[in-house]
Amino acid sequence: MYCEDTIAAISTPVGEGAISIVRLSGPEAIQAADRLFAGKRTLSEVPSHTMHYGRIVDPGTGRTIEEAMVSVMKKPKTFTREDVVEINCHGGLTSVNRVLELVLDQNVRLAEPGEFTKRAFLNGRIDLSQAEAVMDLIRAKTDQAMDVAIGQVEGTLSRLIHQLRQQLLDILAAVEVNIDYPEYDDAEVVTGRLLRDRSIAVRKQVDHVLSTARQGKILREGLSTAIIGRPNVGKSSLLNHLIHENRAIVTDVPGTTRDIIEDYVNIHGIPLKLIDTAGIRETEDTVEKIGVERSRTALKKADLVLLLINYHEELTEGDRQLFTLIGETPAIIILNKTDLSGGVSIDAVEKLAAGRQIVRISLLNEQGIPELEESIASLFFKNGVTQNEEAYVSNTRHIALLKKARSAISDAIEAADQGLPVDMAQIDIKRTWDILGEIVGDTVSDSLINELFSKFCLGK
Ligand SMILES: Nc1nc2c(c(=O)[nH]1)N(C=O)[C@@H](CNc1ccc(C(=O)N[C@@H](CCC(=O)O)C(=O)O)cc1)CN2
Ligand SMILES: Nc1nc2c(ncn2[C@@H]2O[C@H](COP(=O)(O)OP(=O)(O)OP(=O)(O)O)[C@@H](O)[C@H]2O)c(=O)[nH]1
Ligand SMILES: [Mg+2]
Repeated sequence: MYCEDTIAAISTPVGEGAISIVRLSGPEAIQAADRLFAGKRTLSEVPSHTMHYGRIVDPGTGRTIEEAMVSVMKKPKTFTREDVVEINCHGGLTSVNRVLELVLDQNVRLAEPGEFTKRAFLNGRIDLSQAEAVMDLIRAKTDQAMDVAIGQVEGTLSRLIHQLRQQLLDILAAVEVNIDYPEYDDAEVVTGRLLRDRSIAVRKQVDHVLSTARQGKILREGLSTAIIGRPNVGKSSLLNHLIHENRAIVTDVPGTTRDIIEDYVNIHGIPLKLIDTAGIRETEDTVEKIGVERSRTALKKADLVLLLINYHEELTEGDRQLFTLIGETPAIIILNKTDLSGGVSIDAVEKLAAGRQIVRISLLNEQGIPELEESIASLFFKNGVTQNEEAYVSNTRHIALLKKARSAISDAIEAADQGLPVDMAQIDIKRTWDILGEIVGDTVSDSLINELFSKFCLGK
């Protein structure tokens, strides 16, 4: 076992609730709890993984301070792989804090943020990527993000990384054998080719998992979605409809929205960060001008653009400019106000849309909104997210390391291509192995480990 101290923390959210849990972990967890526990049996004698009713008594004064249910879990089959005790108290801040204070008087110290999970990692129950996924699980905003995180807690990404590292070791071993026992005169050439082919196979798998990164990032952070369009086309009305709330001010005065308004909404499991912007036009109004500038900035940062066009009016020069402005960003063209007579040239819009989806809606009559939501979802997840057991990568640290590994293995491939001595490529392959090891925490520094875990919640 790696850790000596016994630690404790409140593992439930701070605030009022039905039950709050003080969790202890470490060699003295059971004895410490026993000193405070008054029940039918002493905790050190109960079977592991059982729960017991009793009172929590201040050993100093003999006064009962809580009525509790206490779980006893003996190592190694526990969350931390150490002895774990969980004291289930009545909800509310005072009681659980008093219990924690008493626990901390029993030669137990307060856990650092993430320290329970860190111990699970240090004691080998989970690897680093799984520990990070525990954190993602807590922060997941949608069902899909949750599924990805659960998959990683269960080790889908870890398994892939371990397989890739094994393949790299196999390459190194094969190369060694060929070098030590050259059966042919052209051993060097044969070895170079083997190394190259197998490295390419590894790179292909790295590329594949990296290709899931975009979806992963969207699931984690939400899709930054800018609603843009000329003044008065109905941008704020659209925001309000999508979030089912009258958040943004809607009037018939063009130039109503001056500042950026943001809100989160969940569309078919995809978290969108909707950004309502000021209608983009040339203006002399100082405030509106700033708003328009902000719209342009939001547009640049957007993952998705919802471009609104007024169905009732002819296309203006302003509309045309917006199509140029969105550039390569994924976009959906929305014709709004279809309750009014058609004034826009559909042909012209189709030409400008250049293959992008065009959706007709009337926010006044509440028509076309489900179809719009469908388009948004299909644009990003054509086949759904969680249909398979595939490894997804969504963590920025993991993505950066995978890119670094890709570049290292590419160096090996290039060296082989150029016919350089095999030991050059061997170094690159070893380096790739190291980099991938950082993802699962095999080849990672203590300071990085401390930094990663310190970002966790207290009590996790
Ligand atoms: N009360 C309580 N609920 C909780 C947690 C907890 O710590 N306490 N968890 C905290 O996040 C989550 C559950 N996660 C856990 C993960 C592994 C083990 C565990 O004991 N694993 C052992 C043995 C498993 C077994 O019996 O088969 C192991 O992997 O060796 C426990 C909880 C969510 N719910
Ligand atoms: N007839 C009709 N009117 C609509 C529709 N959608 C919005 N409007 C009206 O159009 C006007 C402008 O709507 P807003 O949502 O404020 O437009 P905006 O694009 O946010 O405008 P700015 O903030 O000024 O850029 C309001 O009077 C809305 O009621 C629609 O589908 N049909
Ligand atoms: Mg507006």
